[in-house]
Amino acid sequence: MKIFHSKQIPEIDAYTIKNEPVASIDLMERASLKLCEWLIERYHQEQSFKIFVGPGNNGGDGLALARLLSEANFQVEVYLVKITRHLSADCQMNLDRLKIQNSSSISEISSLVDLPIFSKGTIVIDALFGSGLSRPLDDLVKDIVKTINDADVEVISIDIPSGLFGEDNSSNDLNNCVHADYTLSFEFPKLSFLFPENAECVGIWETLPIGLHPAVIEEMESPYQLIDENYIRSLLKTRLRFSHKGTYGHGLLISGSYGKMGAAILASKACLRSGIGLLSTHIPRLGYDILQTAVPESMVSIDRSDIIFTEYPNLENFDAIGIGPGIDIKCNSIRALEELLEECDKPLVLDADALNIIGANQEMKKYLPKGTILTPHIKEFERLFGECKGPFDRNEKQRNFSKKQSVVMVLKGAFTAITDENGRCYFNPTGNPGMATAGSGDVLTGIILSLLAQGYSSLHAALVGVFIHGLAGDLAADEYGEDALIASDIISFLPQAWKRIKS
Ligand SMILES: NC(=O)C1=CN([C@@H]2O[C@H](COP(=O)(O)OP(=O)(O)OC[C@H]3O[C@@H](n4cnc5c(N)ncnc54)[C@H](O)[C@@H]3O)[C@@H](O)[C@H]2O)[C@@H](O)CC1
Ligand SMILES: [K+]
Repeated sequence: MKIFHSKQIPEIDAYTIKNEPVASIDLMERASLKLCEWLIERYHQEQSFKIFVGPGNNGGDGLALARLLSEANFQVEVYLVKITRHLSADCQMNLDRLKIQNSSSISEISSLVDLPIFSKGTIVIDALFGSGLSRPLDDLVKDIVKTINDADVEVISIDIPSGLFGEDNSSNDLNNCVHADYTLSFEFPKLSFLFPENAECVGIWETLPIGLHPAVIEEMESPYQLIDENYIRSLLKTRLRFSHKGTYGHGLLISGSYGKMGAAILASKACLRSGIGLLSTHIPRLGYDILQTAVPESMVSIDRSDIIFTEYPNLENFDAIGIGPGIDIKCNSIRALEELLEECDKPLVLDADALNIIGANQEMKKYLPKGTILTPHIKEFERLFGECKGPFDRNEKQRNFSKKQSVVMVLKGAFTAITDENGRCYFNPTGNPGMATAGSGDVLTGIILSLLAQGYSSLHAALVGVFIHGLAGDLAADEYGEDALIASDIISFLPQAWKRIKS
């Protein structure tokens, strides 16, 4: 699903209005019907709603919703926030329609004393501002928002929490934005919903289809998209009847050090559980017995050092290389990584300490071979690129670096962001907070290495790897819950995840 900039939304609306064709007021009615259906499905009729309405079309949605909920016999109170005398045409029309219906109370709020008492159990619908917000909220609205946020009520935002911008919120104070429990967005999520920093405002978000014209959605360009299961399925290779282990590649995983052999085990197992033909795991000498016992399917390549990574085997024998989980950041490892980056012409995935080494030795960035996959979490990302002004700035830096260096970057977290050499950004929907646990990233590196060795392009290996990793984590969380989830559980559920996505 493409994610559009707030500035593109009016163009998509206008195209739909002209070419479907549908009157703008009827498009608003359609959107409000979807909202109403969503609410009716979840709430009993004794539920009362307080709807806060602003001057634009977001307010218009709120007013149309008030009428529809009243028709469905819900108790509705509308609070029209008077910041301007002028309402948008569709907002005004819905205000008139609501007055004619005459079944819900309509109050005007021109100062805080006009605000109602919020009794427990009330549901607040936030229809103050939507995607047309062009500057941070003025004082009166800010105070109203603060009162709503402080009240012990459930808050549902229409389209976007009021005060939040769809993209960049770096100059916005999130305390002045509505903190919604649910955000119901029309057709597409906003980019800002996918950034962890905004989660306290957005709450749980859902998209409601409102029938925007498919031709304009298809044609309009956007660098952002949210991937889904069908898209991932379309990228998968099939295993051939007459294939042998050589068909699926030989991977080299450089991983582990004294006290961190678990990383090598997790990454190796995940790699083998994701379809690779052959795997060699390069480890320091002390890890030999550990790895041979824990992962008998992997061959072992032994470093001259007992405890760290200082050298690597002949790269010609391998189809893809993964490096980083648990290698530590000692001086000899830095040198060995430097050499490897300069020499390597094989598909490569870099994680964890390999990224930390580059973060501490910035000149190494320029040696990254084209097509390399880097998989930082936010902290590792900041070690690579310095502090960011906020998540939008971070995403811009990620896209720009991918483009400039022709690399694929995987910024891990909720809605992991994957950027490619064209500056496109793909957000992944699978995964859960249970996966924020030691070793989870090592598992991802193993999966991605496996896909690279099987001949997937860097972008596809990253997309499929991230999706399947999250899916296995979701299946594991269904079985064990999020709190008890450990990285080995993600590996245990890889078979189910692969079966599901290949079916
Ligand atoms: N395709 C869609 O997504 C549809 C969107 N609709 C609704 O339309 C909304 C967008 O409507 P609008 O463009 O009218 O935008 P808003 O309802 O967000 O209102 C913007 C209005 O407020 C003014 N304004 C902006 N920032 C302000 C601030 N900080 N303080 C005071 N005034 C401010 C603007 O000049 C504009 O007049 C969406 O969020 C959605 O709720 C629906 O009605 C139907 C279809
Ligand atoms: K809103």
